[in-house]
Amino acid sequence: MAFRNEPALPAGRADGTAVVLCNLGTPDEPTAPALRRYLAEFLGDHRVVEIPKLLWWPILHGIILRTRPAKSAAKYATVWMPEGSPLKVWTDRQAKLLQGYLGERGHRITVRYAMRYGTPGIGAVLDELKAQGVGRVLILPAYPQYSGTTTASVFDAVAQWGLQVRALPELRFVNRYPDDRGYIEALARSVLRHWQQNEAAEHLVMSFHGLPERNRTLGDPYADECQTTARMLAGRLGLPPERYTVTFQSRFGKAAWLQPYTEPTLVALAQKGLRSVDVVCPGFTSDCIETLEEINQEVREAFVHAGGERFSYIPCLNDDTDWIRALTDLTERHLQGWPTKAPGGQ
Ligand SMILES: C=CC1=C(C)c2cc3[nH]c(cc4nc(cc5[nH]c(cc1n2)c(C)c5CCC(=O)O)C(CCC(=O)O)=C4C)c(C)c3C=C
Ligand SMILES: [Fe+2]
Ligand SMILES: [Fe+2]
Repeated sequence: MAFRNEPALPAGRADGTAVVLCNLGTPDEPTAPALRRYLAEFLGDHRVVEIPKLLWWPILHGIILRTRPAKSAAKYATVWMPEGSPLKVWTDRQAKLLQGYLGERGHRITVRYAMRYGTPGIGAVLDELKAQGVGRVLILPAYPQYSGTTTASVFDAVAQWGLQVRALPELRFVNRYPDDRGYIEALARSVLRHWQQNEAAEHLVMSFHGLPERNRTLGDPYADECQTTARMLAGRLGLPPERYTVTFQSRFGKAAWLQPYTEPTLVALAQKGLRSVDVVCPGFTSDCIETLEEINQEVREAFVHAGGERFSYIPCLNDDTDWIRALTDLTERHLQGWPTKAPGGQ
């Protein structure tokens, strides 16, 4: 691969620092063509689907990308916000707020958000930052729990970009923060607030995005990290084990994924006589199709159909003040040693 031509910056010019908040990605519009583009990139990533390309390509291009886009587009349309896809709208707001909070603490830092699949892509954002004279970049994945399918894929995209760049910036990567004190505290306060505004349900379900069981057996630490977050959140809320359940949602394909699965668990709880449930999705830091449509529409309906009476969905952290403060603290810890403050500043 050839290196691209880059304008040379005078010595000392590439002195800026940036944080890139990276999230999964989302379609640009709730339409079948936009979903086809997005799903082709997402499901074509070998980190996400590990089936050998020779076997997977005919299934992906011959079956999935012919049938799924229209169905998914209809689901996205039900949660689309006036400004766009919820995942992008919230991630954009988080990046802007994080820049503001860091500024209040005296840091001169540019914060951008980027999407692993779709727009704005990680490479495009890094190009833009480099052109602005940024010489140090902290990559901050929006996933508290590490998985090869998500976190590592963000790092792949950064490495892929770097393959074409002659003068690389200094780079740092945040790997995981499932047990971060500020993150757990922000989650706990969001649940407590919900319980103040609506009576607490009999049971709390903590639903995380799923992963093929095979990935776990091959060493992906994601499942353990979800259990860590759940245990800490339950501890902070003072919930005994019988008052909460950890589940995994969004299974894709026929293979076994992490269990117990969210929807069958909620159906079984309702059939056993549970009448009210609160559902929180601690692994998703922004509301998105998986929480707003799958949990708050599909799973809600299944629970009620099975005899449940009150299903209460607790929104993701989104632009919550405690959460942005936690992100600011986390960022500050990872920036240590970089000259982000004006000389003589705070
Ligand atoms: C095919 C395998 C998939 C793996 C493995 C996977 C892991 C994984 N995903 C997230 C977070 C999100 N996933 C989202 C959507 C989504 N995920 C898959 C498949 C896998 N995910 C699909 C096919 C989709 C799209 C749904 C559809 O339209 O059909 C989202 C939401 C994106 C949005 O636009 O709102 C998030 C967030 C994690 C954390 C994870 C592994 C730990
Ligand atoms: Fe996913
Ligand atoms: Fe889903």
